[in-house]
Amino acid sequence: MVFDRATVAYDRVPVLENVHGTVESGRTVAVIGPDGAGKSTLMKALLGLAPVVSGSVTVLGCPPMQARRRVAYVPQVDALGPDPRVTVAQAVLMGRYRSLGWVRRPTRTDRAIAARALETVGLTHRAGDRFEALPGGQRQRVLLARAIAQQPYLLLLDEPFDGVDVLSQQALLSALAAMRSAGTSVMMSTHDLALAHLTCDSVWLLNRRQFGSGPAAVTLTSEKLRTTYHGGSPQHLPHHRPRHHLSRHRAE
Ligand SMILES: Nc1ncnc2c1ncn2[C@@H]1O[C@H](COP(=O)(O)OP(=O)(O)OP(=O)(O)O)[C@@H](O)[C@H]1O
Repeated sequence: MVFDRATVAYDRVPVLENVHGTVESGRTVAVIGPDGAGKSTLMKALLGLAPVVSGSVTVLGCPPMQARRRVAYVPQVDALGPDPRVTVAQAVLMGRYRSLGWVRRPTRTDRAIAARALETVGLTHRAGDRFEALPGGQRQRVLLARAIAQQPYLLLLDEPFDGVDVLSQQALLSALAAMRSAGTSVMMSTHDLALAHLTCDSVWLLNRRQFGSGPAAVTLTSEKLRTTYHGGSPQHLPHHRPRHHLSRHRAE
């Protein structure tokens, strides 16, 4: 995935300016910035849902719209997910729908891929339960399994660890490590600096433009964070509101 001096604008008003950076196969980038910084817009640009008005964004060497089948998005757990009445197994199988198209029925192979994805997040035993009956951390794992079943080259995660219990955090971390080993690139937005240090190869500091990018150890400095947050710090910001707009956009 490559951002080449990309500017993204809604109704010709720039929301992100001059974003530059590359995420190689199997690498993970954390996107850190305050509420309204444009983190979701960055992901929308990668899904082909936000207009890039200058520069370019390419995914797997193509414009994002052409690569959409190979990009999976995991919304925040409290954002719109699968219909809560569906079972966990059905929710994960939805990850196969893009490759199936709307007319084909899932094959045995699709079901096996979905079952493996559920196993990767450690929730095989909950396959028959209703999605809505699961606690938040497990719902987040199901959403990740749905994305894994899509077999993406690029995985986008919106605050994946927000409000998630430690066991689910551990399951998510090991599932993400497995995906990275298989060559999937990962971009996650997060307010969690420790997580970014632990799990990401690089960090992009974002607030309408980029205030830094590179390995966490040299990018997450007090000075750069202060500049990005205009004098605040992530820990002192009011808790960010849940976001629904990306999921809403996809549901349209
Ligand atoms: N569809 C849209 N049309 C016009 N403006 C938008 C649209 N979506 C987002 N914006 C604006 O773009 C800016 C960046 O929003 P974005 O949601 O990308 O930020 P964010 O960093 O994800 O913030 P948050 O964590 O609060 O969701 C905000 O000012 C927002 O109001």
